[in-house]
Amino acid sequence: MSLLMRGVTLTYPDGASRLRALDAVDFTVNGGEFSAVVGRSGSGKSSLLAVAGTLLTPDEGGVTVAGTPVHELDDACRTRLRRDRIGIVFQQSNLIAALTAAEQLELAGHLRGHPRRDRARRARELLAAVGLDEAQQSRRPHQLSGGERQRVNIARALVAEPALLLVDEPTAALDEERSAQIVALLGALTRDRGLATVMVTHDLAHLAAVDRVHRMADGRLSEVEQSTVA
Ligand SMILES: Nc1ncnc2c1ncn2[C@@H]1O[C@H](COP(=O)(O)OP(=O)(O)OP(=O)(O)O)[C@@H](O)[C@H]1O
Repeated sequence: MSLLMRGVTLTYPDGASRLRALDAVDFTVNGGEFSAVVGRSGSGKSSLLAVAGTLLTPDEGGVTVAGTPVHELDDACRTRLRRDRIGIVFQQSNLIAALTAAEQLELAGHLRGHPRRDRARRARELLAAVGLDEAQQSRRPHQLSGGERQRVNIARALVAEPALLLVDEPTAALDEERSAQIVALLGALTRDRGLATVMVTHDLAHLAAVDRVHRMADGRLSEVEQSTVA
């Protein structure tokens, strides 16, 4: 079980009271499984990703990532777990303007203490795995299309060989064809690398490509039949 959430409740301050963004959420994602989370704006999807990514600590409930109960870790160990076992693709691409695609990944490897030779080899291997050829690997973000930039983001999230991949709205800025390609890519990476992948999306067009669909409504998560949403 790469992600296990049990009875997770998260609240935010809301005037004199508190807003319940996650309400007793149970969620399991196994290695090799591609799970989508859909739901209206404000329903709690980003909060779910933030708790699964150990960026926020829930008020109640337990989160286990790659077999490690997160609540038992001190801050330093939680940071290490996030760095080494969790890949996060944020909605806002935060690629560095001055670096080529390969250098973005090499930097991510450097920050994790990977040896120099391994960094370059792994950058090439991952960028090829997301469908970028050598010429594209040498381009800077402004020389790449939106879809290509998203591929770099995904490849960079895999530098640490994570067990859990969290992806926030990966198709938000893409046209129909590129959206389908990115979702298909995430599915292939999930299967080939045994990742537990959670994709938050507003886009109901490509749900046939995922293994399971969950719907978030007012902080409550429930699994839904794919055919009823796709
Ligand atoms: N830092 C915060 N402080 C207070 N309330 C917050 C905070 N972050 C989110 N909320 C509230 O918590 C609820 C869930 O928000 P969340 O961002 O998780 O929803 P979402 O489904 O991801 O929405 P969207 O699709 O618009 O990103 C919303 O009512 C939101 O206004």
